Amino acid sequence: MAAIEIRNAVKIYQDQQRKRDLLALDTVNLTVEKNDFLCLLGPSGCGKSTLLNMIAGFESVSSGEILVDGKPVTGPGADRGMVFQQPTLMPWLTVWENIAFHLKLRGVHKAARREEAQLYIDMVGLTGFENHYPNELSGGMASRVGIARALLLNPAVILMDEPFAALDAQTRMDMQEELVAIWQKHQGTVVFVTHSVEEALVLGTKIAVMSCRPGRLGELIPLDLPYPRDITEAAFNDRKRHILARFKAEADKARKSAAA
Ligand SMILES: Nc1ncnc2c1ncn2[C@@H]1O[C@H](COP(=O)(O)OP(=O)(O)OP(=O)(O)O)[C@@H](O)[C@H]1O
Repeated sequence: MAAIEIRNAVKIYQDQQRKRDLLALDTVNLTVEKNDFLCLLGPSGCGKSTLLNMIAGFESVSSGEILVDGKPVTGPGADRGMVFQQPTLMPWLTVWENIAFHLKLRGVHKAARREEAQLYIDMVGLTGFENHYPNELSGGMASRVGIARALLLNPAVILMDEPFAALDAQTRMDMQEELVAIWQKHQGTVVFVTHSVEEALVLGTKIAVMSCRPGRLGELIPLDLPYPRDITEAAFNDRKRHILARFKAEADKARKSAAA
């Protein structure tokens, strides 16, 4: 059974300001297989976050349906973990307490929470920072806390909305490499939103290129390059040329429709 199935999903927002409906996603069909690392790539405003939020259950579909592990999505659930661009950590809690916060909500005792958190702290490379507070962390470290917090719930599906967009170039590359290593170790299905062609190529087993608004899904491109990916390799650059051409066509359309 597929991890995620999106069938004829349409999203219409009510644009309160302009008193009209806005068709954000138009008849999206997509199957994400178990253990896929799918990158959703598309120009700004094409509906990537909307699609991710619908899978997460934060947004409803206007029509169509989304199934996760064969069950229709009716709201958020522990089978789906979300990682945002800003990890929104609780400033009064330490790294380990932030990571294990959901366990506290479930009534798990402190010693057990601490032990469980350590597994994920080690996995994301935060060993030694367990008792730091969020204001003592760099952007990359805060991002790791967000990832560890999502992994701790052991969700079947991890949804990531541009989690590295605010990081500097070197930290971003380090985080990409670590994320692939974590995913390979941890297993599970990842849907990762980005508007960086290179990021999608470094990370994904598949790339879905979205068209400009109303968002539609174009080609689903499988990537069979071995990890860790070498961005200077000829095969990498062949794929990059192909995806850039598709992406640029969509971004040009998006700019024209925004200017119209
Ligand atoms: N709550 C909302 N109400 C009304 N319109 C919305 C709402 N959320 C998003 N939109 C509109 O839906 C479209 C898709 O937005 P979305 O944020 O999903 O795009 P995106 O591809 O993730 O963009 P970006 O890459 O810039 O984050 C945009 O035109 C946006 O203005």
